[in-house]
Amino acid sequence: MVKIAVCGAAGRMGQRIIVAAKEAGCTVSGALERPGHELVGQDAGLIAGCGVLGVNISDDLNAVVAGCDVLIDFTTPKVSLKNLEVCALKKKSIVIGSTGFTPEERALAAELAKEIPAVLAPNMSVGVNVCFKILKDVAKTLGDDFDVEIVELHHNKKKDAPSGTAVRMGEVVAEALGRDYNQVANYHREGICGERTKEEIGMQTVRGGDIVGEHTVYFIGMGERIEISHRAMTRDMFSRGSVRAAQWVVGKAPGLYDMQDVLGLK
Ligand SMILES: NC(=O)C1=CN([C@@H]2O[C@H](COP(=O)(O)OP(=O)(O)OC[C@H]3O[C@@H](n4cnc5c(N)ncnc54)[C@H](O)[C@@H]3O)[C@@H](O)[C@H]2O)C=CC1
Ligand SMILES: O=C(O)C1=N[C@H](C(=O)O)C[C@H](O)C1
Repeated sequence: MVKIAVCGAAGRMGQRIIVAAKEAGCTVSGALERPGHELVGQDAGLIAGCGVLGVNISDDLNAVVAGCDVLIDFTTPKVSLKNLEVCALKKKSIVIGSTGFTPEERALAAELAKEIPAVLAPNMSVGVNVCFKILKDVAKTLGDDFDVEIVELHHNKKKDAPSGTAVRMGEVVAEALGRDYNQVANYHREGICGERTKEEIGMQTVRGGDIVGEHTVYFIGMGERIEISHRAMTRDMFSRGSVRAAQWVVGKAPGLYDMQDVLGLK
């Protein structure tokens, strides 16, 4: 039975991952929080609302990683990179769900993952990963005649923008159209900013209340429009997806994988 440790254990995702791991019959071997967090020392299962687990939330990264087969990490890019480094040293697998990585941080993650199998994915839900696949086909089929705009909505506690999922959607579409995402992404329009270019991919961010996560990619033509939308109603498909990724990644060859690999969608 795979031994899973969870980093960010007291967070919105961390708590749901502990529940999902228990429901999937995995052993939760460890739960990590940042040093100084008020819940360090508390039972991780009680905090997650799934009963006593017998695993206390710890702030000892080295000890928790040593005791697991795979670390599931939903924190921030900087914390995730540190965790990846420690997992690489100890030859443990890792699943990273954190978003907001810069291109340089992603390159560093790929470098560190030469030592161990690692899954890094901005969205662990089956639905969003199927959308990635569909988007590629739609963009290729429509070609350059349709303007592409992406809108994402999330809760008011989200720290990064645009969402990792929205960025990946933009990357998928840009690649399918033979464009460089970093050149064509337009995150900001204000004032007399001029007409829209044909190549640009507009990106709009909405934050409010308790929205779990919603993404729409618009392909806008003359007299017609295609909208591909995904709406998350709970965090449970993200947490179940991360546990599925953890079970999949243990024993794989070293390298950086994503959720499309886990789901066999490539
Ligand atoms: N890939 C996916 O499917 C999904 C990704 N996310 C991403 O996951 C990340 C976390 O999201 P939430 O759970 O909503 O945030 P959150 O803020 O509720 O949880 C993050 C937790 O990490 C903890 N943390 C911070 N530094 C730490 C350290 N050094 N060691 C251990 N723990 C530390 C925080 O104390 C906090 O409890 C975000 O980047 C978010 O965008 C969220 C949902 C789905
Ligand atoms: O922070 C969140 O909540 C979410 N973040 C991910 C992202 O940035 O794409 C995935 C999901 O939409 C929820």
